[in-house]
Amino acid sequence: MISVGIIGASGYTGGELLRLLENHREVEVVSATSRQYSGVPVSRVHPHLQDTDLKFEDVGAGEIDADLVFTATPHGASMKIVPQLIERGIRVVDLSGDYRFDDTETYEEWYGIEHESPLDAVYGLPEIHREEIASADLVANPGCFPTGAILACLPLVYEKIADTFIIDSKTGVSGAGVKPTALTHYPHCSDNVIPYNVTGHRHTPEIRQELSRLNPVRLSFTPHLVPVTRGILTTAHTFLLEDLKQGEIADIFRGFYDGEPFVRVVEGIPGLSAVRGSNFCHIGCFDVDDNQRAVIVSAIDNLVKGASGQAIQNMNIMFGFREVEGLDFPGMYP
Ligand SMILES: NC(=O)C1=CN([C@@H]2O[C@H](COP(=O)(O)OP(=O)(O)OC[C@H]3O[C@@H](n4cnc5c(N)ncnc54)[C@H](OP(=O)(O)O)[C@@H]3O)[C@@H](O)[C@H]2O)C=CC1
Ligand SMILES: CC(=O)N[C@@H](CCC(=O)OP(=O)(O)O)C(=O)O
Repeated sequence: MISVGIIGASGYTGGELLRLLENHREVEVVSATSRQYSGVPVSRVHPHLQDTDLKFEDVGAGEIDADLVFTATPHGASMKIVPQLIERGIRVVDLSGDYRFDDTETYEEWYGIEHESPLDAVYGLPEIHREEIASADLVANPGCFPTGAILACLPLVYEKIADTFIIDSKTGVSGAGVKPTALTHYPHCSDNVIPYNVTGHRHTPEIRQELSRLNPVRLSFTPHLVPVTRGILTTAHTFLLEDLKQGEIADIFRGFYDGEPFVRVVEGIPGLSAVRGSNFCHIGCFDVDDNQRAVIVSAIDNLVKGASGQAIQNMNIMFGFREVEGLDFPGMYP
């Protein structure tokens, strides 16, 4: 049994960590922080969590005693919190973008802020970095779009069958966090599909970094906001470097992800509702046209495999628990 703290527990990914950890047999949540709800019962802010006695507390990184802390805080905030935890010997899974990049320059260029505390971290996509995650003190949990996009393209890159991708993703509104904005205001985003940051989204270099670990990859990434609460559906297009049929591509994906506990190669086209609430990534389609354009589709829940579920998967790997502990249940279709 380990003790766990959650900094930023009043937000959406913090709430999802609390929900998922209720069924984790190796973890006790000892601290859930919030500055605005200090002293308020967790169940008041997260109404689905009625069986916890936890109250939010406004404590900083210097006061939390735990074996591991999840920092479910915005980018820019995590870099002020994580170093103190690491100095105190507490292992950390950070859900923000602050520690995802190999080099500080790329972070500063795409996030537009100075990084005041770079640290060594392991990029927390278990399908690529499982061994390094196991011994890491700081795991940088991947972004939600990068999780779906990287998993949709990775087998083709590793098998040297493709090196250029056009990636088009549709995201649910919970990806924007608990605070409403003009983009996420109901009259604006309901009955609507809204492309945003069409060539400049900060997840572009993150996807490129991880897909280019073996061979350099060129890509374009465009997110769209759609009126659903949870989920990211990614459609990745590529012109294959080899003449392959749909069934052959599907076999490559099945072989590549064989044994992966949370990736499923599915018949037909994946849908958001099949993964909702779960840590699964469904991948499918694999259609190829006369020009050797292949289309791969992936579906994840942005708050689970795209954030808190993957963070728990990483914690399980770090502490030698069963990788699926607390996460081995299917989605909520329909
Ligand atoms: N939503 C998603 O689908 C995904 C989110 N992420 C990333 O995970 C992180 C959390 O996201 P999400 O839960 O959506 O965000 P939210 O905005 O919903 O929640 C973040 C919480 O962090 C707390 N917080 C904000 N600033 C600070 C600070 N300076 N110090 C301490 N606590 C702070 C706030 O609580 P309070 O004000 O009460 O203290 C807030 O409720 C972000 O970095 C986000 O980019 C990653 C993948 C997917
Ligand atoms: C709908 C919506 O706004 N989505 C967010 C997803 C960001 C996210 O959650 O990822 P990071 O941890 O990298 O910030 C966005 O596009 O910025």
